[in-house]
This record gives sequence, structure tokens and C-alpha cells, in this order.
Amino acid sequence: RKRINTQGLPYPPGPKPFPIIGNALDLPRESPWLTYTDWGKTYGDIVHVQAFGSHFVIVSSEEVAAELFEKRSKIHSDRIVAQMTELMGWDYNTGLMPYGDKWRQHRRLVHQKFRAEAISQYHPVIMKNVHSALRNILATPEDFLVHLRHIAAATVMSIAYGYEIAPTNDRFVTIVEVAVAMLSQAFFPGATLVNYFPMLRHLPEWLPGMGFKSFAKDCRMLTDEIQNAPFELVKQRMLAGTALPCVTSELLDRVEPHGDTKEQEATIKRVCGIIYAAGADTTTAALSTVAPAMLLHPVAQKKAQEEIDSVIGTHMLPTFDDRKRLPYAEAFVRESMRWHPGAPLCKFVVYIVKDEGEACPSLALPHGTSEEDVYRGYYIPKGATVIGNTWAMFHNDTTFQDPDSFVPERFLNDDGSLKEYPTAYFGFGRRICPGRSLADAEIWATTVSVLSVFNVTQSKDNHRREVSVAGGYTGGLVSHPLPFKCDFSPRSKATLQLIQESSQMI
Ligand code: HEM
Repeated sequence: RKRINTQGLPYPPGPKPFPIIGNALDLPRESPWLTYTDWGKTYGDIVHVQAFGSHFVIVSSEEVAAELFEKRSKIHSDRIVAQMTELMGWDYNTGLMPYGDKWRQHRRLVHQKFRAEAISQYHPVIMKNVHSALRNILATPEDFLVHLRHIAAATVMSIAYGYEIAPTNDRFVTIVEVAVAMLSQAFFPGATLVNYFPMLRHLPEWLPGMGFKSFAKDCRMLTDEIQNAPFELVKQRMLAGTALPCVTSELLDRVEPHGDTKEQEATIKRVCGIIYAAGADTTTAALSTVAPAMLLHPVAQKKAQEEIDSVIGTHMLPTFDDRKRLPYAEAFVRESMRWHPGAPLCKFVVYIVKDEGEACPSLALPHGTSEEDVYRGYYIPKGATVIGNTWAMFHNDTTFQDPDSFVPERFLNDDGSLKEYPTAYFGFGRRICPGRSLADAEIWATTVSVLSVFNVTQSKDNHRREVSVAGGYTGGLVSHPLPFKCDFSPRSKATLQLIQESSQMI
């Protein structure tokens, strides 16, 4: 299909396309962020590639992101839905819906429940789950990643469904993890031919090359279950009078009996299904960065601990009321987010955590254009996929001097007060993550609580030699650290007691 450049203007610069297939052979199936970053260095902060008539624009600077995603948000807030997304049943997801009335309706509901002013109602559940993780880390420190990951899933399931997840292998959590992993394999351009040639979906499954069909069918069963299973559980509990207050029960209470109740319930199912799908795995990935951030940066770790000790003392665990009084700890949290941005639905490079640490690139969930646009004299067609390269923005040395180093001080003014914080971590413009205040609260509470009670250090072997940290991050739409070893030791007798007694604090 040929797309006409109606304005006769050049596309933004990029690698030279071949006839018909365009840059299809250049588009990487694996680790696209590496190639995109190289293109950014070669061609500039706005790059264009095309494949089989589909156009892709890659944005590598905050300046271009602000112009396209903020100032021109009316044009740059669509999503280009890959065929596989739909075939796998992921199109129920607010984040993957095209810009329009249905998206607005879903987004409004998520916003009502998760806007910044609404988050304090969730502080107790966040702290309860953080404290429980501290006790679990004390009991089985070797499973610290499991315990940190539990915080996100437990919090979001409690908020969405009033449901307490099992300590391990929870059924609902597992379904989301598997379905997100499947999406991550099939979502990005170049993952499968059906994303370029939608008509392939009509060919029979037994033909060679049609493996995507059974893959999509398996995933659809999971995406149906994500929406239905916890929703039905809440309905049963409401009938039995045992439901705990949660987003699902509150929205069900507001169902208009004289309206289309089926459609209203379907909307609630989709919205709550996405809170749990968008909010668990992403936050988990961010929380998992707490340990490498502390382990690899002992000086910053100690400085943050000294601040916590001097402001709160060693006989109390931090609370949200302390947040404003801990600027260095806040800067530590922000630097962890910059150093390893954990945007969802993005690909990260697998990296080895060496002593000095290496960062992971990420790409935020791509936007799409609903109209053609002209920027800096370049033509951007309607229906183009516009990708904000968060990692490139967080790791450019103009904004962040020596970007691969972990320096919390970069977020502090000379007087110790906090500087403004770049928000690209949570995406851009009208599609910016509506759950960001909740996620931010969880990341802060977890980091500061772990800092307050534990020293995180390198593990030692039987000969008391330090075990080198050989870990890394998984690839995929959401990236998690690969298992690695480190020691969590209570900082003192007082902090040991604090952890042990933390269950009585909320
Ligand atoms: C550390 C955790 C999280 C990160 C890094 C993150 C990041 C993001 C990013 C980068 C986007 C795409 C923004 C864009 O298109 O420009 C997004 C969208 C979204 N996020 Fe999050 N998120 C997190 C947690 C959450 C939580 C806790 C929730 C739910 C309560 C949530 C719900 C959503 C939804 C519904 C969308 C789709 C928004 C839309 O397309 O309009 N996220 N998130």
C-alpha cells in the first residue's frame, strides 16, 4: 500500500529505505532500543523509518517529545494497534486503545481513582505491603526479589479487587505475567508478519507460518480471564456481603440500573482488568531496581540512611508524612528511576550488573498520529507510530552530565532542595500513565523503608570473598532484574526490632 506524502516534504532523516519493503530489514526483532539509540546518534533526535508502508518516528530528546506529545497532543495521542494485539485480546487495554470516546471513557475512570489527590487513601495498604516485604526479606533474604515484587501485585490487587494475593504463585498474578510476556513477544513492529499484513489472519491455521494464530488464541484465553475471573469473585463476595471496599465494588455500586447494565459491567471489567495488568508488572520492575541501586552505590546508600536517621531516628519506620523532610532520599529514588527507567510495554537490553553498574535502555509505549503533521520542515504522515525513547532522554549527557553514573545530587539544588523532576519515566502528553502517582508512592515507600532498616551489600562466599554481582535485566515489554545475589543485613538491633514489630504499625 502506497502512502502519499501530500505535502511533498521530506520525512525526518533515517536509514535509507529499500523499494517496497522500506527499512523492514533494518527493523530489529530483538533489542530495538540499541538500534534506535544508534540511529538517534547518527541522524538526530527525530528519526524516520518505514516498513511495508508503515511509518515509524523515533523521538530521542525531551524537546521534540514536548513539542509533539504535549503541544501537538491532539495529533500525537493515538495508538496504532498491531494486529496481534487485537488477536490476543489485549485490545481491551486502555493503554492500547485508539484515541477516541471509548479510550476517554476508560481513562476518565482510571483517572478518578488514581489522580494525585486520591492516592493518600491507598497509603495504608502500600505501607502494609512494604512492611510485610521487610519481614519477608529478613526471614528469607535470598528471595528478596520475590518479596519486592510481591508489594506491587499485592497493592494493586487489593485496590482493584479487595483481594489478598497468595504469598507465591498466585493464580491471578501468574495469568497477568504470562499474558504480558506473550504481548511483549508479539507487539512490536517486525515481531510477526501479520502486524504488517493483517489479511494473514484470515488464512487457515494449518498453513506454514500461521503459528501466530494458535499463539494468539492461547493469549486470548488469558486476557479474557484477566478481565473476568477477579471481577466475578468480587461480584460473588458482594452478594455474600463479604466484599472488601475496592475499585470494582465502588464502580459496581454506581451501575445505573436503568441503563445498559451489561455494557457498564463490561467497562468496569476492562478498567479494573487494566489497573491490575498495567499496574502490577510495571511497578514490580521498578521496585526490583531498589536492590541494585543500593548495592552498586554504597556511598549514596549511606548518605540516604544518614538523612533518614537524622530526620526520623532509628526507632521509627518512615511514613508518607516524612516524605517532604527527606530530600536526599527523594533524590535517591529519582536517580534510581532515571538510571534504570522502568517504563512498561517497552524493551530493555539484558545487561550485566558490573561493579560500576550499567543502565538499561527503555522505550515508552508508542503513540500514533491521528492526522498528518509537519515538524521542523519534515513530514509525519497520519497513522505513523511515534516512539518516545525514554532511555535516550534520561541518558543524554547534555541534560544529565555523566549519565551512566548514579548521582542523586543531580536532583538537588545547592541549598539541598529538590529540582524539578523529568516525567518521561511515565510517558507523555495525554497518554501519560494515569497510575503514576500510585506507582511513585510505592517506589518511594519501598526504597526509603528498605534504606531505613537494611544495609544492602555484596554477598560473601565460604572463604569470605565478595561474590561478584552477575545479574542483568530480562528483555520484554516489562523488564525485571535477573536473579543476583546480595546481602540484606539489619542496620542495628533497633532496626531489627523495628522490622519484627512492623506488622503492628499500620
Ligand atoms: C512504575 C510503574 C509504572 C510505570 C513505569 C508506568 C509507565 C507507563 C507508561 C510509560 C505508559 C505509556 C504512556 C504513554 O503512552 O506516553 C503507561 C500507560 C498506562 N499506565 Fe502506567 N506505569 C506504571 C504503573 C501504573 C499503575 C500502578 C497503573 C494503574 C493504577 C497504570 C496504568 C496505566 C494505564 C491505564 C495506562 C494507559 C494510559 C493511556 O493509554 O491513556 N500504570 N504507564
